[in-house]
Amino acid sequence: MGRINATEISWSVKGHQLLDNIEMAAHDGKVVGLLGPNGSGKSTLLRLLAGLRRPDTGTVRYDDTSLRDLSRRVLARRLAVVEQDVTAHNHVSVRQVVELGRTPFRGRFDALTEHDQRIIDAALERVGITDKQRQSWHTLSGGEKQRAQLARALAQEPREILLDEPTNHLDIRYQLELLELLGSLRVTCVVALHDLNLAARYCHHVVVLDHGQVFAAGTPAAVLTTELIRSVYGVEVLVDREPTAGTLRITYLAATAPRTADATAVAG
Ligand SMILES: Nc1ncnc2c1ncn2[C@@H]1O[C@H](COP(=O)(O)OP(=O)(O)OP(=O)(O)O)[C@@H](O)[C@H]1O
Repeated sequence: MGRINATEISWSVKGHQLLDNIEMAAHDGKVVGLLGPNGSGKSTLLRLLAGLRRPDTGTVRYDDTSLRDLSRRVLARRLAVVEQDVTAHNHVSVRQVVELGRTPFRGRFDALTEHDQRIIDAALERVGITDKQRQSWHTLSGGEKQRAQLARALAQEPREILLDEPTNHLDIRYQLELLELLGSLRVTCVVALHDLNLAARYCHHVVVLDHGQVFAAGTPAAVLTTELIRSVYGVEVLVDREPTAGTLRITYLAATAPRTADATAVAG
């Protein structure tokens, strides 16, 4: 179970500051939810955490090592990334996509070992697509592709996983299963989510971004208040507890005001 630490992260493009002095941490196999309206900077922050962009200022650390000192291959042996846009894989089977998860552990021309195959079998099984593994990637539904991407991530046997809206194509059952799975993995997860009820129920900790800044961070119960949701999302809500399980419940009542975030959005 790894530890991700981001300190004083700022990033701008074409003179527009998209992330401003971000501080966040994820550790001990906990699920950290990255929340915030469209354009608030969630995907941008995930890309910086993944080392796909270099921050202008600040440092991302995995355990005690700065991302700058980790080669791509060494990072790929511990960090899995599940991106929002499902990657196009042409002329390959679902299993071959999941096999990609073993790439960081293999020499360029090495065949998959029995150990690799067992890990791939387990990953396919875990996301419920074993029966689809021989199918061509492009024939999968959106949700099946998303689950296959998660299987690829699991095949990496990561210590940390970054996921960008992993539930957006999933039906309700798979949304719940995916978040339950993340919580059970003993892998530190940072997951960008739009559904505040899923965040309330499954995240140990949430970080709310607004206009590229951390607006609030803490437990879902401490952060997801009517006041915060009104000021960040411009939505009037009722927050209470579901009577049987006692989980935090957010009922959306009405949009109150147009979001001002759009005014700061940067084209292109
Ligand atoms: N390379 C770039 N050039 C210009 N603007 C960018 C670039 N990357 C991101 N942006 C802008 O930065 C802002 C944050 O984008 P980002 O995708 O991180 O938001 P998000 O919180 O993930 O949004 P969503 O919920 O819609 O997925 C947006 O306004 C976006 O248009």
